[in-house]
Amino acid sequence: MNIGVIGAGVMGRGVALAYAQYGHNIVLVDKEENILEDAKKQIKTDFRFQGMYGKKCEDTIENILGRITFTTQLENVNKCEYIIENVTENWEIKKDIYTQLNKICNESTLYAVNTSCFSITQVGALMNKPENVIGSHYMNPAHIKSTVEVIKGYHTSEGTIDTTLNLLKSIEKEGVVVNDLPGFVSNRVLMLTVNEAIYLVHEGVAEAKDIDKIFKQCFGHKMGPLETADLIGLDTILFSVEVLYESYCDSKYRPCPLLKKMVNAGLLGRKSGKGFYVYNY
Ligand SMILES: NC(=O)c1ccc[n+]([C@@H]2O[C@H](COP(=O)([O-])OP(=O)(O)OC[C@H]3O[C@@H](n4cnc5c(N)ncnc54)[C@H](O)[C@@H]3O)[C@@H](O)[C@H]2O)c1
Repeated sequence: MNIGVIGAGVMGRGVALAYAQYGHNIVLVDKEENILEDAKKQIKTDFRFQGMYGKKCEDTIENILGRITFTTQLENVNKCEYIIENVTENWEIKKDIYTQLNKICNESTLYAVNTSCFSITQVGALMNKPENVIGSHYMNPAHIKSTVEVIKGYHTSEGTIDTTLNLLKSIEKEGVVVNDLPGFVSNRVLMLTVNEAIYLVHEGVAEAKDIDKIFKQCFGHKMGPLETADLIGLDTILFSVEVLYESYCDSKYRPCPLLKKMVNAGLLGRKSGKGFYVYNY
């Protein structure tokens, strides 16, 4: 299928690799050439190391990259039948993209919103055909993780759900369909846990490594909440907690001041080289 992948950050480049290595043609869009250059380098690295996570592919990276068109022009997705949007978790940015897509794409184009927390129904309301809009919440790293949370908006059609599940099957992923409320299943629970773990550091209850050790060694989790926060990106965590706070008007989602401070200081986790841990690449 011809798939437009918008946003070439942590998620977009993983989604592009996930589909391109199964033969799909990708138009990968971001706003600057240097971001696309970084994405291309990261896709090469991710492909090289995916075997360590049990992911096998017989194809070459040259062939896979040959199926990805890197572009800064959103109009270049006009021939894509399916769009997966992965831009920053910010309503104004997402809204602007969907408003443009409404004009660029066909009536039959389907839109998969890769968001941590925004309501899929709210995104659907921006579109001429809200029945063509669905949530597909890929897990990080998107080319490795086998399961995707698929969110049915108020107007999402059965056809859009079927196409999405079949497309996921074509790249050996399973979609789990849930109904739409901000944060869905995964992030209503995960973001609260991560934010509360940051409060533990903020209040001096324990250090990051000990909090993570408790989750890993006592509960058998593969990663602790603060390692997870660094993997996701602390900016994305903050945006997500803010979306939940505004959506539910519930103080339990108030973002920890330490999270805000770290984001303001540029400590974004793995993507900036430092968060709760230091990463030397
Ligand atoms: N990081 C995670 O673990 C994770 C997991 C699941 C879903 N998500 C969601 O996926 C989306 C992307 O998150 P991310 O972690 O990849 O963020 P990111 O900051 O790594 O990447 C976002 C990308 O969007 C691009 N962008 C911004 N405005 C744009 C525009 N107008 N046109 C084209 N590109 C534009 C940015 O340049 C950036 O490269 C967010 O909605 C996030 O909530 C993130």
